[in-house]
Amino acid sequence: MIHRHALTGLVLAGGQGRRMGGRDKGLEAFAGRPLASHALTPLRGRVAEVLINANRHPEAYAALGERVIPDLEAGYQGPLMGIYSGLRAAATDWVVVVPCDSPALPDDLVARLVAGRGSADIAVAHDGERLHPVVALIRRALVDDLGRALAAGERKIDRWYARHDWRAVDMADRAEAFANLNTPDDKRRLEARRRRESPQP
Ligand SMILES: Nc1nc2c(ncn2[C@@H]2O[C@H](COP(=O)(O)OP(=O)(O)OP(=O)(O)O)[C@@H](O)[C@H]2O)c(=O)[nH]1
Repeated sequence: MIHRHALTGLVLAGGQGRRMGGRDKGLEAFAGRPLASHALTPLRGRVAEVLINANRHPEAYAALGERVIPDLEAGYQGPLMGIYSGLRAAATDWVVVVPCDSPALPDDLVARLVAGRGSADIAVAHDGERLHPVVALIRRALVDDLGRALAAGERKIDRWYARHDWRAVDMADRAEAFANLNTPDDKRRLEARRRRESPQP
């Protein structure tokens, strides 16, 4: 078991949002509030602290009520740099990473990653068809190794995971929860699905 006090939540919102017209994706309105705020739902109350990793509009992200941290190296080097920055900033032994653009992640995500980890250092969500490398539980002690990998030019998350004791956690029963939103079309489709699933009175 990993106790809640040993966990930090990390929302990755540091991307360029090119497929969203270059807009800051985490701040796009989704179902009436910023997309990144939906990613906080499975984390709040289940971790000791939540960090939001963002490279633009830090004050807008801070308004969501959590600590905001930028990438330690600028230049949009990809999510692995966001994970590294989060591991560096975290005060706990474990970090749960989620992306800002998956607004329907399972409520029990943290518990499932913790339970599914076994004795591995990294646990990664799998939806039955594919791995979701940015939905993961990572041991903070790997931070120095990740720093060296980044310095050596590594930018692929799954390749870095593969060099460690990692495990996929089967969440095929909740595959639809991993739908993410890259384009304005995705946003319309997912908002429509949400309205169908929980119609407002
Ligand atoms: N910290 C950080 N996070 C990133 C970076 N690039 C992508 N991410 C995050 O990684 C997750 C997946 O991102 P993508 O959708 O592949 O990339 P994106 O930059 O957001 O969007 P595109 O430019 O359309 O690919 C999201 O949570 C992004 O916020 C980056 O350079 N730094």
